[in-house]
Amino acid sequence: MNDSFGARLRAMLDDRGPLCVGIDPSPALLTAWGLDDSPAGLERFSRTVVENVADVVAAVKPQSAFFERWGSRGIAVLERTIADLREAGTLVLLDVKRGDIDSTMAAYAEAYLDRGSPLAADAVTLSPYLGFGSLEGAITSAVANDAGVFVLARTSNPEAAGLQQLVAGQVLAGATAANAGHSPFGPVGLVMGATLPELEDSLTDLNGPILAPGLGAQGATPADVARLFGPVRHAVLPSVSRDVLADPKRVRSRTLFYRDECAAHLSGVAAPS
Ligand SMILES: O=c1ccn([C@@H]2O[C@H](COP(=O)(O)O)[C@@H](O)[C@H]2O)c(=O)[nH]1
Repeated sequence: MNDSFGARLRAMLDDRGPLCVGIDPSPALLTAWGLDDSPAGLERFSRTVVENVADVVAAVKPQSAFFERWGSRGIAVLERTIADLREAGTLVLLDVKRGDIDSTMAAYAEAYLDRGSPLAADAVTLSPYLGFGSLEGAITSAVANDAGVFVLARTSNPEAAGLQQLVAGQVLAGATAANAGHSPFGPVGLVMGATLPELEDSLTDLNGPILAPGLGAQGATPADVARLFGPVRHAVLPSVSRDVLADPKRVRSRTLFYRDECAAHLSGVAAPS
């Protein structure tokens, strides 16, 4: 029997430390790297990130949108990037933010969670906007494939607050119920921005991982992550993209900086700032 996603993520967090690096080949970053905004540019960019970070971080998060811009040629690069990351031995969190009615969710689950799919990831991001229950089939599929899902709860962008504050409690309740009885983590993580001023709900019963984007370009620091998540800091996976991707020559050093700072703050070794 294979290890569950929760067990693999726990092992990676303990072994490598708490950091996820994004692969976000935006037009601006491709230009900054001196690459063409083309599928070939995407491929060069993604390969460079994989080579520099895949052996030192717990997880890597390709942002699907930047690959989808190029249609089937971009998706082909995404498939190769996922394969390269898996081969390199890091966890792949595919940021696709999918959410739909149950029959359509089944197709998304087949695309992103079925072991045999060329786009299969260790975990994907899902949107609960059609109701937490609409994600049940995808969660079942994740468990069957030893994969996981991260459901948007309180995202890092400030304009989300008004809408998400109305429903985050339901998302937390659904995730907590789905994770009951699993160890060390259940299959359902939450996306909670590292930029949030405070947590509106206690996460101590979640029994699942927390993906926390927003480090760097969106203003959050490792100290903010530790302060925000306090009692559940052991379950947090902070994520950073643009700030480590700004200069191809510094991708590895910036990654190691963020990884070590997050580890120090989340373990309580670093002095709070
Ligand atoms: O709440 C969320 C959920 C996802 N994201 C995604 O993460 C990266 C962040 O990039 P940075 O360059 O580190 O700001 C990007 O792909 C977002 O789509 C998020 O920012 N917030």
